[in-house]
Amino acid sequence: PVTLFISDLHLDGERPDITAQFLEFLEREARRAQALYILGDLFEAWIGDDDPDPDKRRVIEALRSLTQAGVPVFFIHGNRDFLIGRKFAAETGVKLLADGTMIELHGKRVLLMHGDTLCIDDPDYQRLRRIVRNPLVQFILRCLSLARRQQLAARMRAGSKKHIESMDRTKPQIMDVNQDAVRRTFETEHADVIVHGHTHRPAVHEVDLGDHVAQRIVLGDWYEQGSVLRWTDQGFELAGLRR
Ligand SMILES: O=C(CCCCNC(=O)Nc1ccc(S(=O)(=O)N2CCN(c3cc(Cl)cc(C(F)(F)F)c3)CC2)cc1)NO
Ligand SMILES: [Mn+2]
Repeated sequence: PVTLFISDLHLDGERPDITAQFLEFLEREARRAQALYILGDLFEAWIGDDDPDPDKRRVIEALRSLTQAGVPVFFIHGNRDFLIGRKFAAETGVKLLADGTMIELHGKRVLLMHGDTLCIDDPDYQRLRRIVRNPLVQFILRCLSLARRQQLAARMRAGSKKHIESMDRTKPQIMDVNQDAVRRTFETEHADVIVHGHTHRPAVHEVDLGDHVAQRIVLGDWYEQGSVLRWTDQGFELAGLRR
């Protein structure tokens, strides 16, 4: 039996081929899995569970069909789809997990995160995150009309594009995790493995903690092709999915 992990699909109406690839993944490989974990940024944008966007509706239908077929699906919020809420969970049967959820997998303590909280070298982003994760701010936003939220989303997406483009190209590491934050997380959580996405730099990193070596697995984005972490009792593999 295999447990599957994906993240950073950034599903968007502008890239229908990736949505098609994801729907096929749900129909085929995911149907045979023991569980599917989606570690954030499933969608490029999410302005409320009441969004009638037909692409989002199709994805919701496909997720519900998978959970109804008996495959448990878990979701951790990303920095894009952090407004996914109870209605989405009810409509899809997907279970929402907190960022930093520990699971036991084949005898290992595996910590699941989106990964943006490890990027502490980007103060602007951490400030934005504190604001939009504030329940009061989210409540106020939810009171706005859908049209108003769509307007805000367009502005925020433009803003974050500028933010990323303004990133000094000579300091790409700012868009990556901070190694001290990674070590501190391993130690405080006593994790054997951390699995996260967000940085779009798929890899398996050995992290030397002094008395033992831990592993940090970074999931790949789905911009060019799908990417999935497959974990069985024989071990794990991080693989690309052919188009
Ligand atoms: O990698 C890095 C940095 C990575 C880039 C970080 N940027 C990034 O994620 N941007 C971003 C994320 C989501 C969207 S959105 O379209 O889905 N949508 C916009 C409006 N949203 C909102 C919610 C709330 Cl509660 C409150 C407001 C308010 F009031 F502020 F307007 C707006 C809901 C979400 C648009 C852009 N660092 O390391
Ligand atoms: Mn992300």
